[in-house]
Amino acid sequence: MTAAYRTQVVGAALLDDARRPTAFLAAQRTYPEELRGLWEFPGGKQEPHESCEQALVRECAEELGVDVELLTEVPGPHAQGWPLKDTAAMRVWTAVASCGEPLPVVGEDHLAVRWLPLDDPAAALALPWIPADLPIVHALLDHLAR
Ligand SMILES: Nc1nc2c([nH]c(=O)n2[C@H]2C[C@H](O)[C@@H](COP(=O)(O)OP(=O)(O)OP(=O)(O)O)O2)c(=O)[nH]1
Repeated sequence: MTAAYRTQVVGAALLDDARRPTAFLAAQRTYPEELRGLWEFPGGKQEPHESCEQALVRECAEELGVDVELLTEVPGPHAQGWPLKDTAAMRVWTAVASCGEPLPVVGEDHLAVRWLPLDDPAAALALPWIPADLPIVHALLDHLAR
């Protein structure tokens, strides 16, 4: 089957706790220039040899230095997830650090990471997100409120 979106991106909504989450992690991009300073879900592009889930675990280890366990997908409107642009879509999973408290490190991909409290959706939504991510943040907050 041919994919509708040529580039499959995967993103993680890293939670502070699996059973009683109080916050999720957002990351501020360093590159490319047009996205610098905007906030996103840590993640990246799926490589040909891996599943989306494998790609996301790899990206979290590379970008944040955190081994993650994926929890549930935040389903988007398309089988490939959430459209980002004509050629790319992103699947998003909630996740937690595999061993205890996640202490993400800020690597080359990010200027900063920030825990966003789930009980203050307005503050989370007020960050300058990559515009395509805003519906995903809304859906995540709904997903976790259930
Ligand atoms: N990781 C991530 N990428 C996003 C989000 N929203 C969004 O539009 N994107 C876009 C930005 C990029 O064009 C693309 C993902 O590329 P990336 O640069 O994060 O992927 P990568 O780490 O595999 O990149 P690279 O090796 O090619 O530099 O998806 C998001 O929330 N997280």
